[in-house]
Amino acid sequence: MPSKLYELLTDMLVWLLPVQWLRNFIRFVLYGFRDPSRQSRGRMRSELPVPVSIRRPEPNKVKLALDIGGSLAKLVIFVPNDLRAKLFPFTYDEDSATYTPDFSACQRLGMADFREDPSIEADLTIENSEVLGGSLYFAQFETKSVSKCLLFITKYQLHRLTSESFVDSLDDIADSPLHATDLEASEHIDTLYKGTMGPICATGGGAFKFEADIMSTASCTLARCDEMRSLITGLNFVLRALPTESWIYLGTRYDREQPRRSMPVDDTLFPYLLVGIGSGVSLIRVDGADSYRRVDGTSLGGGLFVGLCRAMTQAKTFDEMLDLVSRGDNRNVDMLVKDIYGSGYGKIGLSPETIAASMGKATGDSSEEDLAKSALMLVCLNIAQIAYLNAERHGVRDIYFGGHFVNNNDVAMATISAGIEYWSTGQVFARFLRHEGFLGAIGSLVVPTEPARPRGMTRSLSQNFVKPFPPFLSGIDLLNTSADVSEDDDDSVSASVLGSLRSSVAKEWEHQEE
Ligand SMILES: Nc1ncnc2c1ncn2[C@@H]1O[C@H](COP(=O)(O)OP(=O)(O)O)[C@@H](O)[C@H]1O
Ligand SMILES: CC(C)(COP(=O)(O)O)[C@@H](O)C(=O)NCCC(=O)O
Repeated sequence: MPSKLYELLTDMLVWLLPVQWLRNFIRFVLYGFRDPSRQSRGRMRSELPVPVSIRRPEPNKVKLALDIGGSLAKLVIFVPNDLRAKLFPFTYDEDSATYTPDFSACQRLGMADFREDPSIEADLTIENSEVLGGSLYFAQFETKSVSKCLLFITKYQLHRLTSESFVDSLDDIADSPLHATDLEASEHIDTLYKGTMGPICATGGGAFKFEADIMSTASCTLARCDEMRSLITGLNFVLRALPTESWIYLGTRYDREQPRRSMPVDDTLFPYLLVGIGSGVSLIRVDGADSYRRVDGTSLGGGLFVGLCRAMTQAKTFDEMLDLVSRGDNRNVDMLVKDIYGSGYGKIGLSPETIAASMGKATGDSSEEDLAKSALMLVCLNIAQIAYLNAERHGVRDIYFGGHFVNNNDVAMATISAGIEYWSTGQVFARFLRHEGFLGAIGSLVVPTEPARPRGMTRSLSQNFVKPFPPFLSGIDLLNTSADVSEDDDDSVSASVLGSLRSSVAKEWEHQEE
């Protein structure tokens, strides 16, 4: 090597090494081993694993969890493995190698097998899992008829199964005489189920709004859990406990039949962004099992799609709306770049087919199918764009999309995937989840419970004003909101200093999650 070049290189090393060390030292002081810049780029198995403990539901107890949101009430039932055989007795026929439910035993227990109920999402069921130490069953109901959900609980005596004395009395029940009618059986069971019913875990707005209804119908108490905390706990739980929970869409076409690729999660799970698409949308940056922050939100979510469809089409149910979507072509109602330019606008990277203005060509004669498809796509593309911008802003590369809006909604998943791929120029994949609509309910089941608070506001303002808007935008009178805060809350709200409200809320939120 020529000596001049050698000298130059050694000079550079002498200057660069201390800089590099200093930078590493500062990073270490700031982040320890969890330097986000290392974790968010190029995940390799060789990187330091971030330990996440899987909190299992308590053994030997049936547990119920409710997540009641703006549109849907989600119910999750956990049955521990050792109780399952007692609860769902069967006889095994060796010749045919089949299990037949033991109906007389069921009748003695005064219950039917809830797993057969049409409200149970059979394809999501997890039976006899060793990792979970039990089985998980999932059911959903519309929030506007939340009474159906409560009826389901009482019809199958699920609330009783949470009773602490239940396990002890199970054998007595199985030995007791067969009753002629369900009523007789039920009355007999009444005498056996002593003790207090275990609390039902509850999250979502409905855990506040319907608290009294739930408690009086199921004669139980509620163990309420914050919605954001439940979501994150649920997602961390399913990602760690169920290896095939997460997957990505391959390809970017908006066809129904899309290939999927399962994405097992490795130890470098964090940081990631969860985009929960329910009635509205929450974006939460997650840095660890109990470390997260809601960084953004938008009211343009699943509720908007349903509302637009109700207003523009005859469809009544969500399935009918998706059926319209599957037959629609948004290009008939969306104004495309080529409709404006006659071709693409290559200079700024817009292809002829790019949507220039959603519904920009819609008229009174547009078909319901085309309008529904356009409505779905505009909601999805807007969410994908906000998600990408937040991922960029927070230096996060993994984005999970949850919420019931994407459940079995192929066009939504394909559109979100395409949007993320488009804005990230192929650098980021949208990740989807098998139990996407039940994250909150699962989370409230496994999170350590906190006592129920009086109805109204929670202790922390941040749970209610996580992203304050100027009053004229949100329609909220900030001056009056302090009146809603329960008395033990020391937060004070000053409408005149919106900026300080914003930062104090952000600080409190971060503090609370520590
Ligand atoms: N059967 C259904 N009925 C109503 N909305 C549904 C249904 N299935 C999916 N959705 C969509 O899911 C959204 C609700 O998602 P979810 O995660 O349950 O939110 P929330 O907690 O606000 O109820 C609805 O706004 C709608 O777009
Ligand atoms: C208020 C909510 C957290 C309630 O959750 P949901 O029932 O929609 O699942 C959600 O609707 C939301 O985050 N809305 C967006 C509010 C915003 O603009 O940030």
